[in-house]
Parts: sequence; structure tokens; C-alpha cells
Amino acid sequence: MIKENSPIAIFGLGHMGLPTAALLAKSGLKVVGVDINKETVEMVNSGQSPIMEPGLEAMVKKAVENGCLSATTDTLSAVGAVNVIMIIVPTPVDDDKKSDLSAVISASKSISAGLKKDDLVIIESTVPPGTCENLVIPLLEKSGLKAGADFKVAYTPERALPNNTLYEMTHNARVIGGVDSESTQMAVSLYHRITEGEIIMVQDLVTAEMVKLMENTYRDTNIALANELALVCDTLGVDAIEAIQAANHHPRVNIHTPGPGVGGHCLSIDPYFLVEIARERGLETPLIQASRKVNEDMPGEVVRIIQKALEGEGKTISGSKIGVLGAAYKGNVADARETPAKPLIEELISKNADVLVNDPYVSPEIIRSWGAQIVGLETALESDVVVLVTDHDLYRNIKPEMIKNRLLVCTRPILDRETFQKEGVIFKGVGRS
Ligand SMILES: NC(=O)c1ccc[n+]([C@@H]2O[C@H](COP(=O)([O-])OP(=O)(O)OC[C@H]3O[C@@H](n4cnc5c(N)ncnc54)[C@H](O)[C@@H]3O)[C@@H](O)[C@H]2O)c1
Ligand SMILES: CC(=O)N[C@@H]1[C@@H](OP(=O)(O)OP(=O)(O)OC[C@H]2O[C@@H](n3ccc(=O)[nH]c3=O)[C@H](O)[C@@H]2O)O[C@H](CO)[C@@H](O)[C@@H]1O
Repeated sequence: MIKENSPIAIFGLGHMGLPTAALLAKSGLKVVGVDINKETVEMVNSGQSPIMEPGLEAMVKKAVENGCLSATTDTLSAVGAVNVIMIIVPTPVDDDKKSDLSAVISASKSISAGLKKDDLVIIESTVPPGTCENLVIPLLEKSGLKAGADFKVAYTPERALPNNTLYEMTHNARVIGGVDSESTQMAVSLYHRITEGEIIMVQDLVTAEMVKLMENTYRDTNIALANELALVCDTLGVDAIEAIQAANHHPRVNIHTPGPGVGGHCLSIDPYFLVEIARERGLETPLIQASRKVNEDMPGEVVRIIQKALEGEGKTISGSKIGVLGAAYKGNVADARETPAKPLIEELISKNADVLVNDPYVSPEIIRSWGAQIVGLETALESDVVVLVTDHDLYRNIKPEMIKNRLLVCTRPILDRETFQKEGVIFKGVGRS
């Protein structure tokens, strides 16, 4: 049985691992973060956060100063010194859209090497259903210990929304499934330390794994529907945003918001885990796959909207200056993983446009690696066409007179179409051309 104040090791100090570490440390536990990235470890040990997330750096600083939080690359000594170990490492897909579980495998192997009787291992990474049972546990059992009998295992998906992570981690409902009921109970009492949200116990590990994928697949599919409806609206001259907002007044309708595509480390990846796992069992998942395709095709649709808008002004993409506002996958974050801005910018560059990108959050090296130039907001607004890609709050302050060449493709509904049109700006968007 785990003692009430057992120290904890957390593998992965990223967007989800570091906030979890900081919250557990704040609750009074000794937490050691284990990461393969030396720079991350050094930053955390000096009280800094490598992740841009409101409130996180202050919490990390305090926890490090109090001696409750430290970080290391030394996996064996970290595992040896604790009784609870968490895995919160990345789980991307490869070029064939198959799950890449290399980080989970490597963390599990490191944990196995130092695993002790009565330890509790908690997996938080999003994984294909069955991963805990068929991959993680066999690796942990290489220690010679038996899951359930000698050590405990629980799976609890992380469901917090970036840019509101600390609030959601402490208020969202949490789903927990264990290899046995004692494992589930131990994880429940641990999470009670950091969350006021409801804790939902499900019957096993695979159910908890499935819940996570169902949530993100629901959202991805709903956004795909919104995007497809927006393209239909376009052919009819119907403003998709106005129509969706009106439809959502129905008490049982909640169509999501169309946009330039779906990015981030979750929605654009997790549905593929279901596709993969179903296919292994002889089942095709046409709806999930079609939704992924609709969303992945959206950057190309935006290129077509830009092309049409420029043609209306007697210009072409080739040779035009195109000001892109936003490179992050969504508003007010620095994360550019799977961002729709990347394929959009790359396609514009391949069509010989001069692409000028403004994003105050995303690292300049990332944007330059796509072949684009980085510019200030004012310069971007002087382009032949301005394309708003990311809904950063600061772009809400853009006024019609700031769009020098009077041509705006606004792919997110954060600016009022009528206000811009009244001032003579040609205003296009997804489902709004
Ligand atoms: N970012 C999100 O919005 C979010 C939300 C919920 C769930 N998730 C899931 O949480 C998991 C982590 O995602 P993230 O966004 O925090 O990732 P991230 O890339 O921000 O951070 C992961 C960290 O793990 C480290 N790492 C990689 N391999 C390691 C290893 N073998 N041992 C120790 N550290 C290792 C990396 O250096 C990095 O610091 C993923 O499965 C993801 O799907 C992410
Ligand atoms: C079920 C759910 O809520 N899951 C959340 C999600 O977090 P996220 O940050 O990835 O989610 P979103 O904000 O949905 O953004 C994703 C992309 O979709 C675009 N988008 C969004 C809404 C819309 O109506 N139209 C759009 O086009 C947006 O711009 C962006 O590119 O996964 C995390 C990890 O599993 C979860 O922890 C977190 O709870």
C-alpha cells in the first residue's frame, strides 16, 4: 500500500507533465521530474517553465524554492527514490499515421529497471487502447514483479485544455481505470489531492484509454462536419458562421467552428489511434478517417480562398505578398505541433508567394524552417492579402483601416465581417467567400 505522502517521479516535463508535477508539489508532495531533455531539466531546476502556460512559471518557481520540485535526467535514481511513478511523455503518429510509442516504451523500460514491490505506476499519456495491458505492463514485469500482485498500475487520461491547463487539471472530471481495484483506489486518492473535479472510476485500463480517444475523436469529427458544412455554405453564398450560430440555437445542436484545419498534439493524432487499433481487429472506421481527411484538406481549401480573393483584385498567389497572422495551432499558445499554418504556408511558398508571418508566441526557428519570413504585425498588414490563421486575442484589435490593401481572409470568426465590409475591406473566410 502506498503511504499517504509518498514521493513521486514524473516522466515527461512537457505541456501536461510539468503542470501535473507543479500541482502535486503544491499539494505538499516531493516530486522529481524526469526528462530526457537536459535544457528542460536545467530550466525547471532554476524555477523556470519551458512551457508557455498561464500561471505555470510562478507555480514551478515556488515549488522549486520550497524544495518540493526538482528535475533530473537520471531515471534510475529517480525511480529508486519514490513509490509512485507517472508517465506523461509524447505519443505522436509517424508518417503512416501509426502510433509512435517509442517514448512510452523507453520510459517503461527505465521504470522497470528500478521498480520496487508496492510501487504504483500511473500512465497519463494518450495511447491506443490496450497499450497499458499489452505493452506497458509486460515491460514493467521484466523487473520480475507481477502487476496487481507486486506493483500497481492505473491509467488516467489527461484532459486539460492548453492555455487553461491549471484550471482544467484541478476542475475537470478525471477518469481512472486500474489493473485491479486497489490500483484504481490508490490513483483516486492521489488525484483527490489536486482536483476538485469529479473522479470517475471505470472498470479497467482499456476503458479509460478508450474514453480519452472517444472525446477527442468526437471533437475532431464535429469540427470536420463544421468545415464541410462551411464549404457547402460557400457554394450557396451563405455565411457559414451566421448559419452555424443560428443552428446552434436549437437545444440539441452544437456544431463546432469551421477554420483553417485542426492542429495540436491531440485532435490531429488521437483519432488515428482508433483507426489503427480497429484495423488490427479487422474493422474499418470510415467516419473517423473521412473526418481526418476533411480537416487535413482545410489548409488547401484556404489556399483556394486566397487565390480567388487575389484573382478578384487582378492578382495571383505567385508574386503576391501574403501576410499570415498566426502560426500556432490555436489562439494564445506557443505550440505549433501539427499546426494547419505549416501546410498552408508551405503551399503558398510552393506557388511562389512571398509569405510574411507574424506570431508573437511561436519560436522564430520553427517558422523559418517552413521557409517563411517573420515580420511585425504592421508589415504583415501591408501585404497584398492578409490571412488570419490563428485566433490569438491580440488580433481581435485589428481595425479595418489597418488592412492596407483592403483584402482580408479571416479563417477564424474573431473579427466582425460587417464592420470590415462597411469600411471597404473585402472580407473572405472559411464558408464566407
Ligand atoms: N498537450 C496537450 O494538450 C495534451 C493534453 C492532454 C493529453 N496530452 C497527452 O499527454 C502526453 C504528453 O503530451 P505533452 O503535450 O505534454 O508533450 P510535450 O512534448 O509537451 O512533453 C513531453 C516531455 O516528455 C519528454 N520525454 C520524451 N521522452 C521521454 C522519456 N523517455 N523519458 C522522460 N521524458 C521524456 C520530452 O523531452 C518532453 O519534455 C501525450 O500522450 C499527449 O497526447 C497532451
Ligand atoms: C475534447 C477536447 O476538448 N479535447 C481538448 C483538446 O485540446 P486542444 O487544445 O487540442 O483542443 P482545441 O481547442 O479543440 O483545438 C484543436 C484544434 O482544433 C481547432 N478547432 C477547435 C474548435 C473548433 O470549433 N474549431 C476548430 O477548428 C483549433 O483551432 C485547434 O487547431 O485535446 C487535449 C489533448 O487531448 C485535451 O486535453 C483537451 O481537453
